[in-house]
Amino acid sequence: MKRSSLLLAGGLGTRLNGREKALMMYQESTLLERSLEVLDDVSDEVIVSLRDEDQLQQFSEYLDDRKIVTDTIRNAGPLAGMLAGFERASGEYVFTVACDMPFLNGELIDVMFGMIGEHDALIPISEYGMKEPLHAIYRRDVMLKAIELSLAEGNRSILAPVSSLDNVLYLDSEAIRSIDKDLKSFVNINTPSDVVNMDSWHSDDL
Ligand SMILES: Nc1nc2c(ncn2[C@@H]2O[C@H](COP(=O)(O)OP(=O)(O)OP(=O)(O)O)[C@@H](O)[C@H]2O)c(=O)[nH]1
Repeated sequence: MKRSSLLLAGGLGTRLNGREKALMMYQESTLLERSLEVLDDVSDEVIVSLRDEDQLQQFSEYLDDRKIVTDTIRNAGPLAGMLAGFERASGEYVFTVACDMPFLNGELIDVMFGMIGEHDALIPISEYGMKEPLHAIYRRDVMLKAIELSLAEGNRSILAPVSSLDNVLYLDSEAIRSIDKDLKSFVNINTPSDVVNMDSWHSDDL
């Protein structure tokens, strides 16, 4: 099975005053570089989703000749990035992840690819029973149709297409802890205080 990964990086970062989250630094690398390093290791194909040509210009020095998609529907959130990315992806399954997760764990993603089987999606559950649809694997063709339908109905929530899938496997947090004991994979950076907290983590903790 060919493994595709899609890194969603087209958000506006409004809670961080428009800061480009993918270009934030952690330990001398951008979050973009950190994520791509992990994804390159566990995937046959990596696609980066950006919102538009202006953002592409801004990111060009980090992207070399990578596969890039830009949104065909503007300002519609992560589902727009998934739409463009899933149209481009050539794998049957696509690991889809936000660019604001600094502590991705390649072993966990590898295990997830190994578990997907014939399911339509594999979605981890983190603390407090929270679903993690932006750190999940989707069957490309089925999810693409579900995204198109949700967007056509004007529903931009990522959980809208997920709820229409028949055959979703959820990965519970206790199973995940055997690989990622503190569930750091799901830490994501949305606000100025998240940035401060990120800087206070040491690599030994990871
Ligand atoms: N391609 C694309 N990606 C998006 C879009 N909106 C959000 N994303 C990505 O989806 C992931 C989750 O985004 P959010 O945290 O919900 O939104 P954000 O724009 O990054 O931040 P806020 O504006 O503060 O909500 C991030 O990796 C974003 O880069 C979009 O319109 N297009």
